[in-house]
Amino acid sequence: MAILTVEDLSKSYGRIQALKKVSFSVPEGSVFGILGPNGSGKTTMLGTIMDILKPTSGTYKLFDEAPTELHRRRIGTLLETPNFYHYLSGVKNLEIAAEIKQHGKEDIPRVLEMVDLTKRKDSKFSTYSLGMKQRLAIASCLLGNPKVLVFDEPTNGLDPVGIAEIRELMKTLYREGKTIIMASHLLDEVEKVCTHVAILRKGELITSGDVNEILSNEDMVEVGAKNSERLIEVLQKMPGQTRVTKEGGMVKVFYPVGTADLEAINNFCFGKDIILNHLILKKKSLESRFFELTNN
Ligand SMILES: Nc1ncnc2c1ncn2[C@@H]1O[C@H](COP(=O)(O)OP(=O)(O)OP(=O)(O)O)[C@@H](O)[C@H]1O
Repeated sequence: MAILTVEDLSKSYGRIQALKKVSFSVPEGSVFGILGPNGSGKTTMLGTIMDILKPTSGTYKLFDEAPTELHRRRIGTLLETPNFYHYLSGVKNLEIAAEIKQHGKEDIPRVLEMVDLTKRKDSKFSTYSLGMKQRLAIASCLLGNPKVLVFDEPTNGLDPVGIAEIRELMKTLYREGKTIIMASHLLDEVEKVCTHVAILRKGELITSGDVNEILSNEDMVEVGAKNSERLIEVLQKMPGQTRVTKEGGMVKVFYPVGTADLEAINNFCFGKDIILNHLILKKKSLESRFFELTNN
């Protein structure tokens, strides 16, 4: 099941086009990073799927269905810093949050434990470090134990220790089987935590998919022919390739970065009586685009 499927989503603020026909899909159980520099449209994307903003055109689905409030109630969101009461304790703030979200208070000890704030639960919010404040905000998202979590820049403004704490928390949530959709402008964060990524730049989707494929330093070529079993057999004999895989009906062949040669692949297959009907180099351009992106 896809948790979120975005199809040709566009959003304009007057003359500013914040999203331009963006499409991608978030698999269940993934940590999905929406990566891009400031102003690339990440917050707009999250705001749209949580129904805070209306798309100009395009559609999206939640849990493979047309989105409703019931679907959104199954998602814990942290889109902006929540308004906690500074003079109240962490636990009291969570009690208020639980009441607003119409969840019972019985879940509070569990979420406090998850974010490692049990010991400090009775301290005033005003005495919390920035990292603790952020963890309390995440605890509030975890109330009711939603299967899906949506975070906008969860480590923004935190010091390295705070960042590492949030990172560990994400990994724990992932191991528990949650799907996490997270906006970030930090490549490092996405590489360390995310299983999947969609890269945005100036509202356009540059690429999306498995993080290892996108960020690895291999060239990956998608190849297709009528008889894919025979195609795999032949490609495995081709000198220079490092591995051949088949995922989602698509045959992929990998080469050390910068060495994939489409013409050579075509010739090699043709020499073995295979006519290719699909031949696309994916990795090289992704790498250079990614370089451009992170340099901006
Ligand atoms: N309410 C608004 N009115 C007009 N323009 C807006 C509004 N919100 C966002 N924008 C513009 O839309 C574009 C995308 O902004 P958005 O906040 O979605 O990007 P972002 O990737 O989340 O950036 P940041 O990391 O800085 O929050 C930017 O050019 C921004 O200036």
